[in-house]
Amino acid sequence: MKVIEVHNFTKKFRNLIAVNNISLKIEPGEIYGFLGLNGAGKTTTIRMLLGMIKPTQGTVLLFGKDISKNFNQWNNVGYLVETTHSYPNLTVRENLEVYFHLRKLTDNKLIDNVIERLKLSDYRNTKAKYLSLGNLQRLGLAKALMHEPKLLILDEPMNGLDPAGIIEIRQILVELSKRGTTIFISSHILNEIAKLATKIGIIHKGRLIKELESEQLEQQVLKKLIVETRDNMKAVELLKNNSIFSSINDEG
Ligand SMILES: Nc1ncnc2c1ncn2[C@@H]1O[C@H](COP(=O)(O)OP(=O)(O)OP(=O)(O)O)[C@@H](O)[C@H]1O
Repeated sequence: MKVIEVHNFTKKFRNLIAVNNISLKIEPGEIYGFLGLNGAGKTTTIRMLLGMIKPTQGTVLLFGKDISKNFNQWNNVGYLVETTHSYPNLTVRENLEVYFHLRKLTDNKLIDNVIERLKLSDYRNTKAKYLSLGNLQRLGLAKALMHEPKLLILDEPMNGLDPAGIIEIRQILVELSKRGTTIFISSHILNEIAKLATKIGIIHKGRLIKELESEQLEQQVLKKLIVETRDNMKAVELLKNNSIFSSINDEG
């Protein structure tokens, strides 16, 4: 059984086709990197996967079940979509308590565990409105992870994190994946995804233009270095003589 299965997924906003006939199959335990430029259609796809907006065409199956038909497995799903929403006047812990009750969770340890895991202990009693962007993002991730869901859907979760934070979150996600969690993660930064994903889907102007296993990625990426020199013509000549392909781009 696939964890996520989507056939001919399309979303139109008036004249704009934001998502164009995408099909996806995500296996259990996979970390699927959904890569695309700003405006490619990542968030729209994720919103449809979570039932937040209706596709113009296509159905979503999570754990083999159609989410539009009495779907009762949302407690197996954790998500973070775009900017984190939190109650600004509540502390980090209180925000997580609200979520704990909304999810009808019972094991009180889950809150403290996730606070520790996401290194939010120092901010436990800080109101959300005073958190830095990075820590706000951690709070969003804490909500997504707290109930240890089988499927995590994360829209650009590294946004706002510093390099050390990115590494920490990556480690947490890899660890979760090793324990069997399936992760669907979007990003517009190839490097971020390449270090994490087991499979990558590239979305461009609403279309899924390529899917790659992570091992294939290294061979597929065209490595380029853009340099500016005092004499570009001479540099091209010199590189050519040393069997390195080079050309002068549009900006000279
Ligand atoms: N509610 C909406 N109404 C009209 N157009 C929308 C709506 N939501 C998204 N779009 C458009 O759909 C396209 C895809 O947007 P989407 O937010 O899915 O892209 P994205 O890949 O997530 O980009 P980003 O990384 O910037 O968030 C964009 O052109 C966007 O302007």
